Amino acid sequence: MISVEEAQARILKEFATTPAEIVTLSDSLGRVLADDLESRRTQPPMDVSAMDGYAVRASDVLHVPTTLKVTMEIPAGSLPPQALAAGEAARIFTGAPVPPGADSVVIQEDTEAAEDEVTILETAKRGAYVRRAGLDFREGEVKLRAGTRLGAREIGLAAAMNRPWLPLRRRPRIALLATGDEVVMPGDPIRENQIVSSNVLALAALIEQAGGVAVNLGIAADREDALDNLRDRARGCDLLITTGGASVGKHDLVQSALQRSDLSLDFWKIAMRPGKPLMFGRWPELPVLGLPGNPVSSLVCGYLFLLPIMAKLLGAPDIALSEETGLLEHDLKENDRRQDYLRALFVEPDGNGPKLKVFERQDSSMLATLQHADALIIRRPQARAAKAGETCSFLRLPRP
Ligand SMILES: Nc1nc2c(c(=O)[nH]1)N[C@H]1C(S)=C(S)[C@@H](COP(=O)(O)OP(=O)(O)OC[C@H]3O[C@@H](n4cnc5c(N)ncnc54)[C@H](O)[C@@H]3O)O[C@H]1N2
Ligand code: MOO
Repeated sequence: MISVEEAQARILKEFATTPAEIVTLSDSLGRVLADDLESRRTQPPMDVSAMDGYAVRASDVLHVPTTLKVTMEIPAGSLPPQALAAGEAARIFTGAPVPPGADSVVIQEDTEAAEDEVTILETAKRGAYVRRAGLDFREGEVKLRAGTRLGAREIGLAAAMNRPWLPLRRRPRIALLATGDEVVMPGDPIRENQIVSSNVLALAALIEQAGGVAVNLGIAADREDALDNLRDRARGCDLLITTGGASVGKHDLVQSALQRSDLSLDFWKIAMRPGKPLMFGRWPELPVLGLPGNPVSSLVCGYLFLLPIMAKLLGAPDIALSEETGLLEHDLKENDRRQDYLRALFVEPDGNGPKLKVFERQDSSMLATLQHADALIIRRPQARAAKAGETCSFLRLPRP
């Protein structure tokens, strides 16, 4: 059995970033920039007021109270009609351009207005309440880098940079096929001896959250003809994922059917728990990742293998989970030759990182504990027994 790291490396070398496409900003949420994004605008484009008040020369208000002549009014969206001379003030509003000659703004609470005049009650430091041109960013500056995922902040920034269309990575299309006579979709008629398919819906959510498109190919029965038309239905996809039928049972026919129809197998079975019967190959060009049927195995393999594939397809490394260090709350026994991913809870924060408590039952059918878990503790193959208080590596499980 190959190691988790070798399996990851062998899988990833089969993928390259998807091509770029031009997309309107309002459809960009959750997607990934294909190129660095330069601003088309200087922000603010000129010196503007940060407050409602009066634009003045600081040198005119060194001694207060002092009365200045109000020679103009400048609302946001207008341009100053003239320059400000000594002894003058301009009525100004938040976001409006500061007239040439003025260097500071006094907020209106610190003034007393009269007709054509204003009495300034507080001194102003030079530059007070003036946002200088380019305070936020300048035209031509790269403020968002290729590989950035776009959320609310990024979309707001791109809009402020006056970029209504963005070069984005094409969303990876991932085909999903559940297998097994015993599985039915949630809500479908179900017999007592059947189970509800959770794997495909969970994996589809993982794919969509990472910025891909999940293409649901339904459930294949454990029959030799189950793969008829499958290749057509997966056309245009970057990857086909199957769940179930990965083990050695005589009803696990889908993998063997794939193997008989041009699948070139790269590997099958890895030194990992849960997830041992992971399979990877090409069919004949389409990469196929065969995940175990057990719901926890399937989703843990999604975190460990599918997310790095999505990261590579999208050129966005932060889509993959990265290892962190925490402390064990209790002893752990030595490990065998499979790399373990143990569902665990954060019990209390600690100066050196979180403290983790492992769930007693780690059965790979127990999806409720996976949902409840904060993290997966990684136990290396043949790891010696560990004591409470020792450090451990873990993957933080993403919350929506
Ligand atoms: N003799 C051996 N038996 C098993 C081995 C082994 O090495 N030797 N490996 C075990 C391990 S580890 C795993 S993991 C499972 C994987 O089995 P399969 O990938 O063949 O999956 P199935 O047999 O089809 O199903 C296993 C389990 O998962 C449930 N399942 C299947 N599909 C779904 C779905 N879409 N949603 C939710 N749950 C699903 C299925 O009902 C079974 O309970 O094999 C062990 N056996
Ligand atoms: O390795 Mo299996 O994935 O334990 O349940």
